[in-house]
Amino acid sequence: MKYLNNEVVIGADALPKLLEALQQPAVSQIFVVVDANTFRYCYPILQPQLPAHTLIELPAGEEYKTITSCETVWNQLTDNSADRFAVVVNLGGGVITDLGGFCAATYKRGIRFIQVPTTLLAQVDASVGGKTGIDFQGFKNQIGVFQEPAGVYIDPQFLRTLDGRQLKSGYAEVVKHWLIADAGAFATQRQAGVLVEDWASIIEASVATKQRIVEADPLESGLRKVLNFGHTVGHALESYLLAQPGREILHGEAVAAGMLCEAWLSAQRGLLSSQEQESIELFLFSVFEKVQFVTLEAEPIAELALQDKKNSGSTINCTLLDGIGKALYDQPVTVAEIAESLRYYHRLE
Ligand SMILES: NC(=O)c1ccc[n+]([C@@H]2O[C@H](COP(=O)([O-])OP(=O)(O)OC[C@H]3O[C@@H](n4cnc5c(N)ncnc54)[C@H](O)[C@@H]3O)[C@@H](O)[C@H]2O)c1
Ligand SMILES: O=C(O)C(=O)C[C@@H](O)[C@H](O)[C@H](O)COP(=O)(O)O
Ligand SMILES: [Zn+2]
Repeated sequence: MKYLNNEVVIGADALPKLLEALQQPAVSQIFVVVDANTFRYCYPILQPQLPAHTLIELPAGEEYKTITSCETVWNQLTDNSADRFAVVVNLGGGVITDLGGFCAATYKRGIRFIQVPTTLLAQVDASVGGKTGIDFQGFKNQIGVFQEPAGVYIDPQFLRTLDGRQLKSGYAEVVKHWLIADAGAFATQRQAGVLVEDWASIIEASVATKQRIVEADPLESGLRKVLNFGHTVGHALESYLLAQPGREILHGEAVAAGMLCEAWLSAQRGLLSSQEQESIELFLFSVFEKVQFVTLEAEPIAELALQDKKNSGSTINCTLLDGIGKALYDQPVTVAEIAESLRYYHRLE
């Protein structure tokens, strides 16, 4: 029996389809996970139509993507006697979809969860593909499991309350999808900067790219690593700055900087022409501010890449671009090369 629908719905149909899925008799209880902002801005859109449910509210932000927040969720599930037919609905950005998905995937060895992403980043990337998890010891997504959601319901109307900085952060993952798999879209869109009129078609194209890659390699044994372009350096930078009070950075901002570093590494190996590298730089700098660090920090930031999940032993396996629109995974890079790429980034005007 199909327990829930295992569907990805994008657009005006998303919320009606979500409600249809939740009305199935096989659903024993519904838990809705929100953060403080999605409680304020997104829950009022959903709440009037939702069947009876228990609300679980967490504080907002990456610093709460922790085991302590998981305990809050697991405590609520346990205290409300959630059984294996309960469903967790994650209403939020990537922090909530990653964390809520992980809590559901591990509670009683796994109950179903549904993603209702409310940031651009979560709509184009985090809600799709089944990577769930939390940060640990300052390392990004260090603890987690692969588990596909029972459904993903993407309604771009949630983006109306998202601020410009968060929109740009999500846009970095859109650009990543173009750089690894869609040279045509990059060529067409790079003149326009951040588009605000038609998010639905941008989301559809991004989700289609990600789904195609995930279907070919759901557990990241090979091809899926292309989705990690920009993240070897990006996650190192994000982990480094998150550990420093007052030097907050968003995931997409770190990925944008990481893509510039990894484009430089690609060019150093003759995989990317200098014209292609320059077009990536011009485009990303038309959207993103430069991430601030001093050159002395390049080495300690680079060392954090030794914890990257794509590594084998002490070899850092990076995803590089083989021209715009094509990526090569498992390209060994050293800490010294990553540090050099960060120093290059630091010198860019
Ligand atoms: N699982 C994956 O494949 C995957 C992919 C990409 C990123 N991620 C993870 O996603 C996380 C980043 O996600 P994010 O950028 O969505 O961050 P986030 O979840 O922290 O959301 C960003 C901010 O926007 C607020 N917010 C959310 N929806 C809103 C809305 N509609 N209106 C107003 N405010 C709203 C949130 O409360 C938060 O303050 C990172 O932890 C990253 O590692 C996971
Ligand atoms: O879905 C994937 O695979 C990705 O790599 C998408 C990334 O944008 C995302 O940030 C992901 O959470 C990174 O995963 P990690 O395995 O490097 O922690
Ligand atoms: Zn990412």
